[in-house]
Amino acid sequence: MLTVSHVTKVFPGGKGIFDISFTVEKGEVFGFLGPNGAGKSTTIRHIMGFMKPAQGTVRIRDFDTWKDQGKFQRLVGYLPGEIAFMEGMTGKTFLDFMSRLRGGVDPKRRAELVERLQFDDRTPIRKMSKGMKQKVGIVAAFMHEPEVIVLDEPTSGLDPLMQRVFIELVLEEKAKGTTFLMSSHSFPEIERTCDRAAIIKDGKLIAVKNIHELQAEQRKLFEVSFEDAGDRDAFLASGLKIESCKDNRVRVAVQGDYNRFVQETAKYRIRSIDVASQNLEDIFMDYYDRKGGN
Ligand SMILES: Nc1ncnc2c1ncn2[C@@H]1O[C@H](COP(=O)(O)OP(=O)(O)OP(=O)(O)O)[C@@H](O)[C@H]1O
Repeated sequence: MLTVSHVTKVFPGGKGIFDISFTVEKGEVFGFLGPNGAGKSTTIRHIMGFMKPAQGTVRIRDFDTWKDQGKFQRLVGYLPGEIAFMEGMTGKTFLDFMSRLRGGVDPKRRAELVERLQFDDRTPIRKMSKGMKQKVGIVAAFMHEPEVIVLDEPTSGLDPLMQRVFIELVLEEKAKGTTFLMSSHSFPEIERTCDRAAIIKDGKLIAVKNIHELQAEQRKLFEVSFEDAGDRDAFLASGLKIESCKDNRVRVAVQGDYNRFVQETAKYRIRSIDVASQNLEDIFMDYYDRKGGN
């Protein structure tokens, strides 16, 4: 459905994206993960046909997105990283404008999206918070029921409740066969929606991973607080991978084999357990290490 082949763009100064290739199948949700400045937005702008690649091509269905600009707009929904709204528009006038550009939108569908994202579309855009503008942009990307939806940092500025609504929307569209590409800094967001994710850093694609494999590789750090020191000592001697111990609190790292951790922990009187997942940065670093550093 979406094929990115060897796309390269070098900006003056040497930054850019280098030989980026991946494909997204119909009905797949594909995540694009990377730290600030990694090249996510640049890749997405190429996908949308807004930038001419120095080398390589992007295809959405049979369209070359650079050469066939303007021919696939109805097929695609797009949420840019920073939305440029025109002066003096309200949410409603912007959505009217976008509806015309998309060649017509089912008004019921649009109203339902506005209702679910809970914003007043009569508000002038210049008075909207970042989160509200983001909601308008999400409605614009989804309302014409496109086959492919490309989202650049879709949940930035959204509160946790709205992040959940957004994830539900993605999963519903996915069930209908819509194809997604979305960039994010947030591993949990990608984890809940995506089938596969690409990791990009310094303009290069480091890995394309099945999300379940990535989850299995993720190391979790549990902090277990014991009621008494005897239990703590027995736990310390259990052979689990102990990271640290302070008073009756023990930090233990678990990767993959949760059963053993649960069985061992169940033997003692536990006051509390907290979990800290390995963060995205650590997951990147793991890839760097395996790729021989960078
Ligand atoms: N038009 C441009 N001219 C020169 N350099 C640019 C241009 N656009 C992007 N860059 C540089 O290319 C690199 C990639 O930028 P890009 O915006 O694609 O990153 P990103 O992964 O989307 O980051 P963020 O998460 O911060 O949005 C950055 O170092 C950026 O400064």
